[in-house]
Amino acid sequence: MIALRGLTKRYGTKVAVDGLTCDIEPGKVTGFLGPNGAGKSTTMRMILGLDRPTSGQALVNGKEYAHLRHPLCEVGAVLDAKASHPGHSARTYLRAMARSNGIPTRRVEEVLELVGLTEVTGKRTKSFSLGMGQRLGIAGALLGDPGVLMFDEPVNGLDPDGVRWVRGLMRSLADEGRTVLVSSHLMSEMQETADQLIVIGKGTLIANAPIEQVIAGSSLTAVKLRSPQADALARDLAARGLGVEGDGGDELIVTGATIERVGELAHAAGAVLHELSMRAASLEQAYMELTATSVEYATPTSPTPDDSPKAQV
Ligand SMILES: Nc1ncnc2c1ncn2[C@@H]1O[C@H](COP(=O)(O)OP(=O)(O)OP(=O)(O)O)[C@@H](O)[C@H]1O
Repeated sequence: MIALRGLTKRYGTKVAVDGLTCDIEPGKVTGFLGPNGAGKSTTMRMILGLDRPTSGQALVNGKEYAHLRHPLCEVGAVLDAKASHPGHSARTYLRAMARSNGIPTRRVEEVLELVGLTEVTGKRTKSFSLGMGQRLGIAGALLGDPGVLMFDEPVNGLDPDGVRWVRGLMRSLADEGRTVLVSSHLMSEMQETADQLIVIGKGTLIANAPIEQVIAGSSLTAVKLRSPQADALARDLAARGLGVEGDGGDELIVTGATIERVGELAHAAGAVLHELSMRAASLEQAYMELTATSVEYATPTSPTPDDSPKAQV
């Protein structure tokens, strides 16, 4: 479990992280999203004690990183895939890491097998491909068998096989009850992998919700229904603040509520339904709306706040 409490980081006049408060819970893959410069890496660095908060706290299992007795056994992270010492082999690199953290060296062989590097354990890491480097970084993160794991852009530069492997690994780590925090700019990948999303922009929290809820909050996500009482139902749903568009016949397109909620409201209104179906936005569309006002360097094609109303999450 990771708990951020009013976490703030200033660099001079620049506020990189601005009062972040949220919990990152075990048993889930939590996607950590935000435009370039939003403060994701700074947040992860503070969780790992690599940067000091200006104010607030980043807690791992209730403690600041500096107060963890055996940090590697509580939290593992891959922030930079190329961080391993180029002069070492995979085995000597991990053995040194294990020794300095009081972890039995037999665990090195276990994690090398887990990440599929057994064949190349003796090779110098400077000859490693990007994918092998990512796997070695992940092996290091898993060395202490920690309950909390953080990955910054873990599939960056990986081939499709590597991407699938990382995706499966994240899922199994979460299914084992671990806390898994993953930052990525790849929305299609996040849509495949994440259960929960934390979206930040300019250092502040924009959304913290299950992925389905983030998508349901997009103005492009709609519920289609057909009902013989479409007119009366349209008035009822509109009176509850939902967006409703009719075709003049029996069809309505409803925005601003989940399909379950629309079904419940139709039932409460006593309307007969002949169809109730979902038109889901993509995560990318939902994300673009959420962060439209938080992008530091917007391209001309980015949606503006005027043409894309902020999604309700
Ligand atoms: N050491 C530093 N000194 C000054 N400013 C910094 C420093 N580290 C980060 N920043 C600034 O803080 C802000 C947040 O940066 P950070 O790297 O955390 O964002 P990010 O969300 O990880 O971005 P990206 O997606 O591009 O990796 C940026 O404006 C960045 O320029």
